[in-house]
Amino acid sequence: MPHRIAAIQKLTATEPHPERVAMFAIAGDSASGKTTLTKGLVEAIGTHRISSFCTDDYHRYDRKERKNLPFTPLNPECNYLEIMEQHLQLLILGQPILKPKYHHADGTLGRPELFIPSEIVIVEGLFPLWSKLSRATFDVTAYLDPPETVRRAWKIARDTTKRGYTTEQVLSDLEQREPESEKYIRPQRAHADLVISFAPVEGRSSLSATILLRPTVPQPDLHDILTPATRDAAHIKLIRDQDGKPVDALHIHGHAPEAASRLVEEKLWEKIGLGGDIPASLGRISSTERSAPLAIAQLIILHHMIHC
Ligand SMILES: Nc1ncnc2c1ncn2[C@@H]1O[C@H](COP(=O)(O)OP(=O)(O)OP(=O)(O)O)[C@@H](O)[C@H]1O
Ligand SMILES: O=C(CO)[C@H](O)[C@H](O)COP(=O)(O)O
Repeated sequence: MPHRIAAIQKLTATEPHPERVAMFAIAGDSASGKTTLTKGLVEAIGTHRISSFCTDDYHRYDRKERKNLPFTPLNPECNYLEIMEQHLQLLILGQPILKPKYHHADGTLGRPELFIPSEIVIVEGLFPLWSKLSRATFDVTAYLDPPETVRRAWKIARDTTKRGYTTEQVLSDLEQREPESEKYIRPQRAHADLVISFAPVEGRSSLSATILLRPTVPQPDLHDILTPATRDAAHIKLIRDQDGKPVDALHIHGHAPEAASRLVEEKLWEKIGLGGDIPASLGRISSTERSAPLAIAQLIILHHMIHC
């Protein structure tokens, strides 16, 4: 047996292509904004450099089958997480995977899809930071953490227009999911290098963003960006994290004058060093809505992706 393993290792020892895959996780509960954030990044840099997929593809059961089961998609038992872990290990080595496929539009499982990693891979979904093994495959990790009121509103609007649910069904689903969200999804927050929360500040309807820049990875140096000229758009302060440890919190105002937010975006884009203009996809929520705090959060992530 050992000689067979050695023979296989010799036969499969090819140079990985691309040479090094930078792996990023974007975790969070349903409708916390993971796909919106990821889509803007992929479009900004292009699929030749960034590829992404969603861990919802590892659902074990389709929507119809789930109706008769005692758990929700937020339960590990409802997902092939061991296969997800195997795939993450292959991707980090630059190897292709044949990934399952889940269709949100109608809740069905589709044909498997070939996924060939590009130089940067984003894995977004409910479970990327689920286990020690899955976490070990990522260079940088983020957790999206909007307040429940915001997430519920986003989920109702999205699921009733794009996933075929009624408002009553979404509300009942949210209630059923709560214990599993607490047990399996929210603990992943503790394992993220960046914790991003889009939320309104008191008395304002626009959404601001707060990004915890945890010292678990080198964070971008922002001292030349957060100057008096950008004070109305963003500032940083030291706060206490959930575990009581001090952490830098970057606050990006949703109600800032456009010129000040734009300056932060331009300075970050320059620091990233890709040249050209800031891609129009950054900050895009829909074909008619743009959010400067979202664009700035995406630029912070992009800085990690290009410089990790
Ligand atoms: N930063 C944002 N600002 C305003 N609205 C947002 C933002 N991010 C997402 N949304 C809204 O929330 C909805 C849900 O977001 P999205 O589909 O990205 O969540 P998700 O975390 O990928 O969800 P799921 O895990 O259920 O697929 C979107 O349709 C969009 O309208
Ligand atoms: O928690 C979710 C993450 O997107 C979804 O609700 C889950 O993937 C099941 O999908 P759907 O009911 O939309 O088909």
